[in-house]
Amino acid sequence: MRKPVIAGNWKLFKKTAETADLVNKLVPLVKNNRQVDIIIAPVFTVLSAAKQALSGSAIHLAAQDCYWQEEGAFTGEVSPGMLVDVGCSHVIVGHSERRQYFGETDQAVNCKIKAAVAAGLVVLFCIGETLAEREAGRTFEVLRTQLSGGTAGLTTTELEKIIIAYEPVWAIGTGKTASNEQAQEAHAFIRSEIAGLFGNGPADMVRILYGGSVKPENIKGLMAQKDIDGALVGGASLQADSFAAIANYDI
Ligand SMILES: O=C(CO)COP(=O)(O)O
Repeated sequence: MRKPVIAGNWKLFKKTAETADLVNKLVPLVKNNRQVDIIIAPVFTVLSAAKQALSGSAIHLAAQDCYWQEEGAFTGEVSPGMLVDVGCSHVIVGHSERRQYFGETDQAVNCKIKAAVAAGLVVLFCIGETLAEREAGRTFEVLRTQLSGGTAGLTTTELEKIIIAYEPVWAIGTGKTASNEQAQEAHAFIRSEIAGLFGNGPADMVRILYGGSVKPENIKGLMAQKDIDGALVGGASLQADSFAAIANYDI
């Protein structure tokens, strides 16, 4: 069985005091939730504060990005080993905002995934089509390219350290969720592509999260879909009540 994952991507929000406040509110709200892997991904500068506030909680800590070199003359970058050092167990790689605004390519995503896994991190590997790509009937082609590019050269053992997040760009921050059927269709396609690349066993095991305007009101319908194993939540993860309600969808 695939254990569900509910992850909160805080994006460019929350300074130190706000981080401690949000974590302190969230921890008691999800303390009885053992059936879901819960992850939060704050900005780099507050990871340490978040780790401290999470002490004793089962919530996992993720960063929102990493570089692929471990150290060197790479001004402004943060390495996977540094994320482990600060207490992260997970890292988001390939988010559409990084692809869109920072020119991140499938090749860069691939390098980051390999480096992160080598450092012992679990990767939340994001893929998804834009509205123009969906309207042009190119959704599956885009997902196929992102999947094969991002996972190129990975072994099946390395794939076990990857969680895929399907985030249709047109559903991110727009209030427009993909319908349960649209999401399930994409997730089933992603699973079949993974089967083609790595075999049926790894495809059955890999967890695929949906992201894009996930709210307490729509989480149940999404989680009822056969190939949806969790959610990557943006806006609704910035408040303890709404994120806890999503994480506790089955309690
Ligand atoms: O990009 C997302 C999570 O990574 C989704 O963001 P929203 O939940 O705000 O649409």
